[in-house]
Amino acid sequence: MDKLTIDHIEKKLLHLPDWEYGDGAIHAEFEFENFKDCFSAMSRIAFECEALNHHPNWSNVYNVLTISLSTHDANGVTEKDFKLARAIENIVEPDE
Ligand SMILES: C[C@H](O)[C@H](O)[C@H]1CNC2=NC(N)=NC(=O)C2=N1
Repeated sequence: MDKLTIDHIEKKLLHLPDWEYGDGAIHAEFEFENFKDCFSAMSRIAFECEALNHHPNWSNVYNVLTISLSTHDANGVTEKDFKLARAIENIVEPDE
């Protein structure tokens, strides 16, 4: 899949206000009530990653989940990252 240009990425990010571009990836940080809610969201995201065969770089500290998405094969950001970012938004912020 083709790597997107920075202009294209910034345009697509207008629809994903929790996300920003930097260092060849898109990044977001989500805060939950507690560890249980955070880890529950991570489990749901993990199933989505398997379904899409696309996987995040992420870390968790108690109730905070930090996610970076890039496509290793393309050495940058592709449509696959946006597809996963939208799926993550639907899990984490279902009403928005
Ligand atoms: C073999 C398999 O399709 C690849 O390794 C997939 C798996 N998950 C992946 N995830 C991400 N973020 N980037 C990839 O290039 C990628 N490649």
